[in-house]
Amino acid sequence: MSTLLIDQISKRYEKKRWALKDISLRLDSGVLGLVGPNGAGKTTLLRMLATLLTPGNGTIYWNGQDILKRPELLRRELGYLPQDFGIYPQLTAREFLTYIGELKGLRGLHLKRRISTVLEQMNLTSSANERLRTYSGGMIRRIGIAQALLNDPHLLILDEPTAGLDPAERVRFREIITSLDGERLIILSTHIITDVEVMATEIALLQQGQLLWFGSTDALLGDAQECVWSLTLDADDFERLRNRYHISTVLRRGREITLRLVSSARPHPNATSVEPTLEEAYLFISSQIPNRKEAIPIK
Ligand SMILES: Nc1ncnc2c1ncn2[C@@H]1O[C@H](COP(=O)(O)OP(=O)(O)OP(=O)(O)O)[C@@H](O)[C@H]1O
Repeated sequence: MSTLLIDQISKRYEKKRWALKDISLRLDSGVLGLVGPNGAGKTTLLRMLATLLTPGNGTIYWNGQDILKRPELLRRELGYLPQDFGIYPQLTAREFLTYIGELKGLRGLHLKRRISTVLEQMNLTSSANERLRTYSGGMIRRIGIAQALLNDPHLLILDEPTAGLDPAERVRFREIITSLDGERLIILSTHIITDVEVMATEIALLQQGQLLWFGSTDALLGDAQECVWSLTLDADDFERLRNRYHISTVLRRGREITLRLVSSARPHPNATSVEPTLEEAYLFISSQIPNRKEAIPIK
């Protein structure tokens, strides 16, 4: 089993703002869903774990080894799909994977076998000899994951892997991730809570560069118990409530409105407590700290 230990890392790109502040996490095998609003620091953290960016403070250990001092120890075992993954449109999928595989130090028959395996895993075998310029957005995403899997990595980092996928591609992608071996650590960032619900064993919430919450998806649901409410009211009452609470769903029938909202206290005498969805639990936890627009200013 592999272990990734993130020890109090911080980063600022500009003098006056933290992009990440004192992040500590211990991760073993499984799938971690990294979620948070735009600018929360997800890509910054993932690029550090992929040894492409150095933290200002703190250390990252992979199986007990400091990867800031010896990045090559992790790189050998790393697969990375960056957010801005680029391809060479004139190459076929097989040529592209051969090129990336050789960059990763794979050779000969072993490389050929790995290419066949990842093409099969990504359901791309039948299009392996077509040029990448003919691929759909979903197929490009799958080629991105295929190249990340080539070296059979123990740490797989996927930055917004489902962005731009249509619903059918997204379902297929979730199946692929859940079918990957349980012995590796997979970290994926996403804005889509359902992705986390289906794929992740643990979830980390980043907000304004800080780790707001970390634990299992069940624990997140547990923390939002008695904090999600269902309520039916008329349009005037709705107008009074809507700016005071985080509303998760609204169903209108004429002037009658049924809604669900998150709140630590009963928001209305007629409100009844309901089981939270993971999205509502996320909304609830995120609403627990003041919503500043920018990363945390340095005092
Ligand atoms: N190269 C850079 N130079 C300056 N500031 C940066 C740079 N990259 C990121 N930032 C800032 O650091 C903070 C964190 O950005 P980051 O891209 O890590 O967030 P994110 O959670 O991945 O966002 P998104 O969901 O939009 O991809 C933001 O305030 C962002 O503006």
